[in-house]
Amino acid sequence: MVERIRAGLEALGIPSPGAAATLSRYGELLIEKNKVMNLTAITEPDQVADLHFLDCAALLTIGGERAVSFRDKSLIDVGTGAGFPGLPLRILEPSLSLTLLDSLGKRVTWLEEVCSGLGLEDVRCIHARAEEQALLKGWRDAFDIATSRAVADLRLLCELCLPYVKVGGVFLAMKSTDCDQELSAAGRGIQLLGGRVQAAWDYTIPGTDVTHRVVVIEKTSPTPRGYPRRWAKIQKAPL
Ligand SMILES: C[S@@+](CC[C@H](N)C(=O)[O-])C[C@H]1O[C@@H](n2cnc3c(N)ncnc32)[C@H](O)[C@@H]1O
Repeated sequence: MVERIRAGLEALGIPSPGAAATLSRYGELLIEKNKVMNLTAITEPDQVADLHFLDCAALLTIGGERAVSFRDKSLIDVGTGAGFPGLPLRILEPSLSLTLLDSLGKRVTWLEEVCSGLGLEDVRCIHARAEEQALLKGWRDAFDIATSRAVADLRLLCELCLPYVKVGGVFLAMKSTDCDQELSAAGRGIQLLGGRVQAAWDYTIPGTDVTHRVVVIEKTSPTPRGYPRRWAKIQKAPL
C-alpha cells in the first residue's frame, strides 16, 4: 500500500516525506479494525490507497492556482466516519488544526486510538450530532474550512456544515460528478445559510479512472440564528 500511496502523492504533486508511511499504517489499522467493526466497505489495500487516501489527498491540489490553502487553517470534518477526508489531510498538512466529528461513538473512540497510535495527539475527536454541536458557543462561524464526504444530500448537508464556517472560509463538499441536480436544488438553502457556490472542481484519482467532484462553497455572511434546525426538521423540510 505504501508504494501506491507514494506514487499517487507524487502524481498529485504533494511532497510527502514520511506521510505515505503514516497513511499506510493508518490503512493497516483501518483494515484490521474493520474485521470487527463496520468502518468501511473498501477493504482491499490498493483500493484503500486509491479511494480513501488519494481521494482525500486530492483536496489539497484541486483548483490549481485557485486551490484552497490548508496551511495553518482550522478544519472540521463533519460525519468523518473512519476519518475521511480530515485525517489524511492532517497527515499531509501538519499545520492543520483538525476537528473530527461523528455521531457514532464507537467510530470516534477508534479515531482517538488511531490518532494516538499515529502520534497525532492534537486532533480533536468529537462524538456529537453535527446539527446539535453547531448550536454550542464557540462552534458557530468558527472554522476556516468544513469538509464532508458521503454523509447526506447537499440540501441537508449544507445545513449541517455551513454554520461551522467563518465568514471568508469555505465548505468543501466531496461529491460524485453527477451532482448537478443536487447542487441546483441546494442553491436556495446555501444562500439562506450565508453561503455562495464558488466553484465545482472535478478530479481524477491518480492511477485510476475514478473521477469525483468537490463543490467549494464560500461563507459570505454569518449563518442566521435558528440554523441548523433539528434533524427531523432538516429532513422533513430541506431548505
Ligand atoms: C457513509 S459514512 C462516511 C464517512 C466518511 N466521511 C467517509 O467518507 O468515509 C457517514 C458518516 O456520517 C455520520 N453522520 C451522519 N449524520 C450525522 C450527523 N447528523 N452528525 C454527525 N455525524 C453524522 C455517520 O455516523 C457516518 O459515520
